[in-house]
Amino acid sequence: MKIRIVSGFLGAGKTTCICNMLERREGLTGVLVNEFGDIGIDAELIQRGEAVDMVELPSGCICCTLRNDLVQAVEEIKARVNPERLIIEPSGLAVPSGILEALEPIKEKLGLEIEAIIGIVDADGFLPNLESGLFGDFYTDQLANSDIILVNKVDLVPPETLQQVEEKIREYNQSAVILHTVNCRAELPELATHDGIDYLHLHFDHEFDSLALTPEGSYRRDDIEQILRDADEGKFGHIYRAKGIFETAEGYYNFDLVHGQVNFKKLKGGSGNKFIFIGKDFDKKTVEERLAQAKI
Ligand SMILES: Nc1nc2c(ncn2[C@@H]2O[C@H](COP(=O)(O)OP(=O)(O)OP(=O)(O)O)[C@@H](O)[C@H]2O)c(=O)[nH]1
Repeated sequence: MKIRIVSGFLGAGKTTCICNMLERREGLTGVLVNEFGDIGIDAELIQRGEAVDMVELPSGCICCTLRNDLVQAVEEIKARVNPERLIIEPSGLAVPSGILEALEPIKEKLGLEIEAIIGIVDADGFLPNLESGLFGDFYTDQLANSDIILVNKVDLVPPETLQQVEEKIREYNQSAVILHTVNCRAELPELATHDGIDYLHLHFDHEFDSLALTPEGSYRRDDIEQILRDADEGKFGHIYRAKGIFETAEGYYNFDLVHGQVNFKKLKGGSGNKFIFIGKDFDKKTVEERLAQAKI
């Protein structure tokens, strides 16, 4: 069973990347998602219309506290489905080295082949996030351990920024194949497989705060958009990422807030509202109140 790890900071494009890979139908594929917050937004978006075997791990971090859950989930997928390939999407706050270390003891027994570690960088948010110093070591680990780095969202930045991003990446990883992408669309190169490498593993402060809600009801899309704009402007404190699925009078929408970009996508259907806000020291009560006011 080949293992492909798709890593990247919050909102870089991991879910988008996996949806693209599944569209290509490269044989029977399993997907293992570990999301920040326990409400399964990524799983719902990935699963939409695709016949994949999907396992969600609970909130927490598979590179640290959930290592046993990760091993159990991989063993279960192997025994139950034995797909050709298993794609693992760690949360945007996990590091690939922890996952590799966790899989090491079962690698031989289960015949796991680490096919590639793909790191996704948000070309727009990368330099400001790095300069903020708030997330430094996540990036270091994710970049240093990637075989392929997708510099994604190149549509949002000028060529000079792209060059600066690439130079910065090279400070952490001299050998990875770097590809520039929009919506993570790329022809991935074949790579030599990993074998007994010593992985760099740094330890981080995972103390990010999150608010996950699954309220009932139907919402005004414009009001949700205003809440996201206010979140981006810091009106509720530090919110780095928000995403969700919500119902309106016109049906279900998926929304994303990443680094000043607010996106809405109309969905074919849905099974209830899901909101998640991720940040540090933010005013959850006010966010919750604003959401309640946005109901029809
Ligand atoms: N403009 C632009 N937007 C993109 C691109 N790739 C992805 N996005 C958008 O960025 C947002 C976040 O993408 P996701 O794929 O959900 O990111 P993620 O890494 O899975 O996010 P987390 O699970 O929160 O860590 C979505 O609204 C995407 O549509 C791109 O190349 N250009």
